[in-house]
Amino acid sequence: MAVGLFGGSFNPAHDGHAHVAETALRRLGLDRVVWLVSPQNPLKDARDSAPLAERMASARAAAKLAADGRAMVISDFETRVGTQWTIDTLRALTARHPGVRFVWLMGSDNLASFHKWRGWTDIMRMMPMAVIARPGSLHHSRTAPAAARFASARVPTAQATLLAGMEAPAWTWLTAPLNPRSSTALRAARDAAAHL
Ligand SMILES: Nc1ncnc2c1ncn2[C@@H]1O[C@H](COP(=O)(O)OP(=O)(O)OP(=O)(O)O)[C@@H](O)[C@H]1O
Ligand SMILES: O=C(O)c1ccc[n+]([C@@H]2O[C@H](COP(=O)([O-])O)[C@@H](O)[C@H]2O)c1
Repeated sequence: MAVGLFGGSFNPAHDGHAHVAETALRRLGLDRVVWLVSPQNPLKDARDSAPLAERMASARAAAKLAADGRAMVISDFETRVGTQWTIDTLRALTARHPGVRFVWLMGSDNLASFHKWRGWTDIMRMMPMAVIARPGSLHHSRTAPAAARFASARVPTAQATLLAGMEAPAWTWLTAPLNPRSSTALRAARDAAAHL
């Protein structure tokens, strides 16, 4: 079984997330995409975060926007096992599910700052990764330290269906079509509406 791991704050979730999950499911030939709703992104300000239950509900609603909603699983795994750093989460998941072929999924904005994540080179060596293009971050992600450091492990997009079966490090780009949605913009619109 091949499973995409899609970590996020989902504060709130939106159709951009459904786009990422659906694109990865289809282009990588995955059986499931697990939306790992983060207790708290360690690099973000906790004061901006809605409660986990609210973000889980939001992720459930957004996952229904994906064409194959039945392949989407919304999970509070990190809260249940008490992990916050992705490296710890992936160690816990791979230890519990040795037979599953996992792929880490993220938008290209996160590739641009991936070298700031705890144990990022170990994450690259732990499981294959797919980066889904996001407007506003295309240049920065292509020139990112992580892209340069693992340039030789890059798999051509045309071979994306093979990625889940590959030994890490292995990563690929999933490009087009772009989805411009962001949680920051949705929170700003909601706050503006509240002050009308
Ligand atoms: N429109 C999008 N296109 C591609 N990737 C996206 C898009 N929106 C979110 N992502 C990716 O989804 C994952 C979870 O993102 P997150 O929940 O932080 O949403 P966000 O819109 O980036 O939130 P915020 O604006 O609060 O930072 C990240 O890997 C992010 O790169
Ligand atoms: O482990 C880290 O150092 C780390 C740093 C920043 C983000 N992450 C993870 O990246 C995923 C996307 O985060 P976000 O806030 O951009 O949705 C989510 O699973 C976070 O826990 C992880």
